[in-house]
Amino acid sequence: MKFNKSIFFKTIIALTFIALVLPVFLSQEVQYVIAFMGIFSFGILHGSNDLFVIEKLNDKPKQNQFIRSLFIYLGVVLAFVVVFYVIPFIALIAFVLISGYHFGEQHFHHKISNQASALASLFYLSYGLLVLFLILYFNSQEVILIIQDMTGYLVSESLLLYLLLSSLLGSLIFYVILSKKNAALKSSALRDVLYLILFSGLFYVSDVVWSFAVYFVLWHSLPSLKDQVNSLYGEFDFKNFFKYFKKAFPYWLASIIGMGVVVWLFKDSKNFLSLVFAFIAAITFPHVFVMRKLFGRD
Ligand SMILES: CC1=C(/C=C/C(C)=C/C=C/C(C)=C/C=C/C=C(C)/C=C/C=C(C)/C=C/C2=C(C)CCCC2(C)C)C(C)(C)CCC1
Repeated sequence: MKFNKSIFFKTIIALTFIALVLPVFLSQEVQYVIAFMGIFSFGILHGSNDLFVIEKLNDKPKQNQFIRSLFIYLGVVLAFVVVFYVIPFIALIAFVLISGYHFGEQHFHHKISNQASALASLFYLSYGLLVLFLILYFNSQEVILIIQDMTGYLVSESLLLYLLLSSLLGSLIFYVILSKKNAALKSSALRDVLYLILFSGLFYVSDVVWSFAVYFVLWHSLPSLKDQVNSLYGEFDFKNFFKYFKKAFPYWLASIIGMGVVVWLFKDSKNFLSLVFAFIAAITFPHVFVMRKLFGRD
């Protein structure tokens, strides 16, 4: 079965509305189970085929290219783990910045013609940070505790608010400049404002885990999976998704086992949520570079 682009996004919007009202009916435990199932399945899966994406992007693959990419990928993950261990606050800032860029790029890459321009990068960064700081600010009490557990630093609610307002301002400025040359961006203005209102409502009524999971799975991972399947196999349908899943499965499983080991090793000294975010942070870095290469090519 083929997925038409508009049905795909209509389904995501409908699921977001359902996610907005579900917290009223579900206990926090049930919400956690659904949220982590989403993060550990589609969320982790959307990065699990990175090595094949790199392979596909290389015009002239060198000998042993796959093994080289595997070692570089693992090296970046391990380097981030070391940085996180030694200077956790700096590592967290880097993680938030790179995540902001990555979320913004996923949301807008198909509406901007010059992917390599600095303005496009600044716009992706400020829009992604805007969404992230909406999550962080509307759930500030939980977020402050998680950041303290991860880094030892106590950030204030007013800092989260300043960062939210700065990213809003940045998004507006870069949006106005870029929309002059990108008609698709200009014509989606109203839709994008409505999405932001929908996200704000969702993040306001939900806790941090539900807010993050709904955005990360529905608005980031599923569209990214669709883009990757399109780029690897030419079309996004069940058959090609299954091919993607089969190739990605060993890496997905390795990450789930890796996360299990991290949680088990540090279970007595760290909170579960901090460990999950720290693990996601480590695998985020190489993934963001692979996706940047993919979108640059599209
Ligand atoms: C291939 C490969 C592999 C795999 C990989 C993977 C699986 C990947 C994935 C990837 C991914 C899966 C990515 C993701 C991304 C994500 C993101 C980007 C996120 C972000 C987030 C944030 C930023 C957060 C924030 C916060 C909150 C929300 C609350 C609290 C506080 C904080 C701040 C933490 C391995 C390693 C096995 C091996 C080698 C090869």
